[in-house]
Amino acid sequence: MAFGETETQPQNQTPEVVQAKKHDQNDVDKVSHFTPTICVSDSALKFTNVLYNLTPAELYEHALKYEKGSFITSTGALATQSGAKTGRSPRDKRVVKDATTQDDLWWGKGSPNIEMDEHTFMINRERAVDYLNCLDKVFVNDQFLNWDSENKIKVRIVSARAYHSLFMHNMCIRPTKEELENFGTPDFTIYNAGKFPCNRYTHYMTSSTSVDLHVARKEMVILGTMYAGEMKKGLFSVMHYLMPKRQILSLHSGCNMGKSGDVALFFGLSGTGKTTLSTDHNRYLIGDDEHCWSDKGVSNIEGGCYAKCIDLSREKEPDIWNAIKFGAVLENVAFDDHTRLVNYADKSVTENTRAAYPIEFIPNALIPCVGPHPKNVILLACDAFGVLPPVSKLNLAQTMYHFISGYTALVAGTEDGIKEPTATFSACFGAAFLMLHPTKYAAMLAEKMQMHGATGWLVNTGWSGGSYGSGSRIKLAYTRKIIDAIHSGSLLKTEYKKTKVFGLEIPSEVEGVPSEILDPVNTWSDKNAYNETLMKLAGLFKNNFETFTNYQIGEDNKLTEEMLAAGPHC
Ligand SMILES: Nc1ncnc2c1ncn2[C@@H]1O[C@H](COP(=O)(O)OP(=O)(O)O)[C@@H](O)[C@H]1O
Ligand SMILES: C=C(OP(=O)(O)O)C(=O)O
Ligand SMILES: [Ca+2]
Ligand SMILES: [Mn+2]
Repeated sequence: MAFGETETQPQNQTPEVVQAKKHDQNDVDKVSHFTPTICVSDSALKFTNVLYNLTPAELYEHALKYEKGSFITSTGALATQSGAKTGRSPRDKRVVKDATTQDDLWWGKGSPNIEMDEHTFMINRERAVDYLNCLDKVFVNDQFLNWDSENKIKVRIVSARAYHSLFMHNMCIRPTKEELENFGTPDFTIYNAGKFPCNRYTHYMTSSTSVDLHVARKEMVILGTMYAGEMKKGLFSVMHYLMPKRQILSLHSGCNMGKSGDVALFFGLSGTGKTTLSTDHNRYLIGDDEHCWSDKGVSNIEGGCYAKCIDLSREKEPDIWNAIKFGAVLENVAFDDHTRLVNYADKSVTENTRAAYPIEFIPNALIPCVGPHPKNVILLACDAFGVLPPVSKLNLAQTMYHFISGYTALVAGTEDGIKEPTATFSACFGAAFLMLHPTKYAAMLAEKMQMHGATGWLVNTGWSGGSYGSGSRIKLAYTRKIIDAIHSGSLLKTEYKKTKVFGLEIPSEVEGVPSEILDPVNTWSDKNAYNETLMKLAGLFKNNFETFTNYQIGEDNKLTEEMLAAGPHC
């Protein structure tokens, strides 16, 4: 049977999969296959060679043999190129608006869900499926999402490249042999046509890239991009729909647990430190990026981590460094032709170089990746304006205000000299992946934090001593000390003072961190510039929050009022 047949069979019926045979030198490409049957689209009649849940070793062989730009690095990782796209394409993401989604989903201003109709989805779907069926072989991964065994989601990923299959092997939860034999019908399927573009004459298409989600069909189609993160984050969007329906909160956060069972969540936009700070030698890693918070506690959605590797150093991030070994996928990095030593400082392909590795490559990963209810909720912002304190303690209303704001400010192009930092506000620290209105997730978070007595913190992993250009990024070692003091509870015991404008509670001391940096005003030589920058940022926060002032958070009007008052005053 070919892929993507629907009319003659129930949706998502499991194809007949013939398991891998014993190794035969002349038969490496034919380890498993689907049995062809009559179907509707004549192009789908073609017999396709399906490479089903191959192992890393087999995927390495396919990548090295057939995929240009694939190499083994000196530490054994598979270095590969994602092509023209080296990051996600949020403006090319579409969601089918139909009876299932029109009332439920977040549409309109600020929403990542750009609508598309069913017919257009089917055109793109057929385009992807036809392309995949025309290939000599396709890769199929059957895997799981969510370590919470009662809320596990079965996913199937159909892709054109060994790189994509290995990436998902690492990023999703890997089934055991028995689980695979009894896999049954997937709950969700991705058809990833990779480099094959959408047709620009198709309605709604604005470029050659299209990432299309159909909730009712439980399908996603990817055309015109080989950036692998698109699959990982596409499934995250799906979880942001499915989990809240079960009263489970989905979170764009890292998560780890101390030896005494204290769990911390790390929220933050890309590049703010979720992966770096959740990977902590003194604590158990639950996950670096996507979690669920249910009545039972937290669970990782994924089976692997996806670390940024720009300027990666063995000294500062030994666990991530050591995870980049045989089995890990290294995207878009540069390396020496002969020694195959990776140069992590090289940005020639992109600044967004990445490593994807199974979570058990981190020595203190907690398997299964589940933990009790969080004790600390840490909001990470990389403030390139340099005015937010390195750490502040938040009350519940402030936590909600900053969670909904989802602020960070990174510097756009670090190579071309000094540039203005640009503020980004992304609701729930991950608007790009939200399916429902941000206030739905915020209400769930407030309820859970209240019920379990979690403390909120705002940690600035960005600039100190001035904005980008005059100040410098807070040392990772200091941020780690701050995080240690949060985990240990010592930061609850120190004295606090309230800042002007943002009304943030800042501690007078943190062990291992110079006290003068705790109030950013001390670190700026030009106090007028500090005040101006502070007011400017406060204005940006107020402006952004206007969209949310008409919404209530949960049943409690009191919290909504407190939250509206919890922002900056200027
Ligand atoms: N003070 C700091 N705190 C956290 N990360 C820092 C700090 N200074 C520099 N960094 C760097 O910033 C990047 C954070 O990226 P990452 O942890 O991958 O973010 P995320 O997982 O949130 O996308 C890493 O490359 C890290 O080395
Ligand atoms: C993979 C991604 O996540 P992050 O940068 O948060 O690690 C992404 O946003 O594409
Ligand atoms: Ca990350
Ligand atoms: Mn992330």
